[in-house]
Amino acid sequence: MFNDLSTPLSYLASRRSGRPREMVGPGPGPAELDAILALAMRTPDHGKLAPWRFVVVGSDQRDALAALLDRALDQNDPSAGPAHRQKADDFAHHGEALVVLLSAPVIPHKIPVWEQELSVGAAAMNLLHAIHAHGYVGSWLTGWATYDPLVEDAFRLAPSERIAGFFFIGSPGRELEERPRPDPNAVIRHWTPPL
Ligand SMILES: Cc1cc2nc3c(=O)[nH]c(=O)nc-3n(C[C@H](O)[C@H](O)[C@H](O)COP(=O)(O)O)c2cc1C
Repeated sequence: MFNDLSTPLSYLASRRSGRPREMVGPGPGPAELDAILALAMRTPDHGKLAPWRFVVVGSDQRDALAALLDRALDQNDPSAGPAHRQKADDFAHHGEALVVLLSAPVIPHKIPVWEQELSVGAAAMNLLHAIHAHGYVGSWLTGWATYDPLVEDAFRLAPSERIAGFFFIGSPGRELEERPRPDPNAVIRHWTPPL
């Protein structure tokens, strides 16, 4: 069983994202989404800078997002064929709710941008946890749209801001499957102090 909410440990041991293209209803309503975002903001943040922003794309705005992605392909990727365009349209319509997370570092500041970006990653993970704790599945995707100048303009990004990802939220349309996880021996080592 994935995203087993019976205890905090069982949840963490079974946490699994959903596949956006397989998401179905129900998804969170506006009040639940507010509660999810409030939890996501309880994130480690050196200097209390809140170097992240959450942009909610309303259900009634998905066609506008699709039109934006289509224009972005026209402008920046004229080689995009019908399959690529269809994929972009699907992307714009995945899930029941959509939040775009922005990295919004405070510059200049004595807290390095790297640390502020780490806080954005932490907010992203916390957002996924908050989605799952509400009984939904989330998914963190980037893809070309994340780096497209027209999309960045449309999300009103300041010059120092960047899209950290698109967070699709819904219910799993089919059973989740395990994803291979790293071998602990490959990623954990014990420090040897210098002599
Ligand atoms: C910054 C970032 C961007 C990602 N972008 C994509 C993406 O564009 N497409 C994709 O299939 N997975 C992407 N992933 C991977 C999925 O979000 C997810 O981490 C993966 O499916 C594992 O799921 P889990 O949450 O169950 O561990 C991205 C992950 C991160 C951290």
